[in-house]
Amino acid sequence: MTIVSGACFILLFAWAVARFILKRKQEDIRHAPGPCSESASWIWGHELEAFRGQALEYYSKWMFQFGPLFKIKAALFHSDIIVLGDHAAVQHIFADTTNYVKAPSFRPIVANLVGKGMIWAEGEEHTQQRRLLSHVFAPERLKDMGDDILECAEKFQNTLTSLALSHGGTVTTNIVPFTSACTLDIIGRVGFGHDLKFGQSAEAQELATSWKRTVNEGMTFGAFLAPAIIRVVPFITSLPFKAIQTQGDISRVIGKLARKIYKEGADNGKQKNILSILMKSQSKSGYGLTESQIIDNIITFTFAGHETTSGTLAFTLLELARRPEVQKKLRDEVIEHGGTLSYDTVPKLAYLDAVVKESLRVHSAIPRTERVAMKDDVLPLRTPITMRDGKILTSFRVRKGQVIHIPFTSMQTNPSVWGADAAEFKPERWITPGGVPPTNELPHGWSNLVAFCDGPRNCIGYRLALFEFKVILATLVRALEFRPTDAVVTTKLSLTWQAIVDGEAGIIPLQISIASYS
Ligand code: HEM
Repeated sequence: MTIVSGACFILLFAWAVARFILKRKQEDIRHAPGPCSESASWIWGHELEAFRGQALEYYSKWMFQFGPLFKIKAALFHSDIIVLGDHAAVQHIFADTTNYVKAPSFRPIVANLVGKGMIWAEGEEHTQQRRLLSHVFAPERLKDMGDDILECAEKFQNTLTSLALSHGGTVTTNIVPFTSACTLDIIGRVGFGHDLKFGQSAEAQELATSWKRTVNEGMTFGAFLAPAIIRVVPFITSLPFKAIQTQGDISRVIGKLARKIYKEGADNGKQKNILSILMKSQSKSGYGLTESQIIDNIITFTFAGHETTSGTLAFTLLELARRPEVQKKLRDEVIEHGGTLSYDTVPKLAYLDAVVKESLRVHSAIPRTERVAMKDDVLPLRTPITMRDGKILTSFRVRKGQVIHIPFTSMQTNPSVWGADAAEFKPERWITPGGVPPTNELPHGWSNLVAFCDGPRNCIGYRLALFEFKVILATLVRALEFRPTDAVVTTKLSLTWQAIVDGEAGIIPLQISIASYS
């Protein structure tokens, strides 16, 4: 080595060290508040504790304790995670889909679970798919879906009525398979023109079995471990973990159905639904999607479009069962309304609207999301945070690669914002003056909630979700009465927010009888 090259090497080394120190100094996360390191497991950080608790139990507790921005120790020595509930910062992140993306290392898991459709896509590919499908969910199109939705809701109600009658007027049953069958029927009909026969078709049954296996698998240690390993060593997505394999299983089952639907669509492209729009795009050169992209979007919409609404609906029925006065008030409103439930008439039911908003506040099916910063950035903060070194920050610097968890439900049930009864199901708060905190204290999103996320990647199906949710709920409470059982129902996060009874996911037992007035 010559003297010149040796000097260059030393300079380069010194520059790299100086840059590292400077960057470390710029990391606000170093002094961010959060649960203390001593309480974290040396290998699993705070993540395993949070995973083992009820859905978002720990995030909610920590958010109340440390404020709307805190850090937790990550598993397997990964750098600390920021947990974020500050409205301004969350809005900033969701608005910038270029610089805040879903974790790149998890894309293989998403692809394995629901294929490479809209949930998986990023950048231009996402924009193209989103542009193509956004008008399927426009209000004019939803009006046309009204008859199908009403028919599915009535089939649901008739099934429960027959079941109750065949048991002498009252039956105790797990409501989850029924809510799931109904919302699957709806997405099958309005999305793809395909009849899944209220959970009775072989495809619907195979899908239900696979989903049950998947969500139960999602609560095991393997399901915690696999993503933690993938985050640290992204290239090992082919590891033979059961959790990963089972997630592939649901994609295989829906994939089989998707190919059948695709073939039917190819035979008959007359209907105007998700499928026909995807198929029609194929003929537009340079704009359309490939056959595999279409099939993956059928999988994506089948998955995203039914277990979400189903889960929130099932929890709502449990809340109504536990609160007979709320259930009666809702029933009275629906009966008084009398007329057909359509896209134009459901908004007139104010109490129904309050019940649905409260359900999405407390029981959103997707209670949290994750983003990764693609470049160094500064997050604006609505609420200044006090750092461990005593400094007060009104903005927060994040480094490229920073993992950020955004727990929607913790934000929506934070007692510091919503008051002491924040976690309680109280639809009245939405119709009582001053019952909901002022808009400037709440997030930017549908009804000042983040249940449907926000920004260019918010839930594309939220109008359909709200419409079907209201129609099904109104149809059921009009004819049936729901009461709780002795079962202890807890919650877990496993793909979606799950109800757990005796360690098993997807169980909400309810006592159902014919409503006494009818
Ligand atoms: C109560 C019901 C629903 C809830 C709570 C819900 C919630 C959400 C949330 C929070 C996201 C953002 C996820 C993230 O970025 O991490 C999302 C995205 C999405 N949702 Fe929904 N959803 C519901 C119903 C539906 C329905 C009925 C459909 C379709 C028929 C649907 C289709 C989608 C799709 C395709 C995306 C991805 C959008 C994109 O990345 O651009 N969802 N949903």
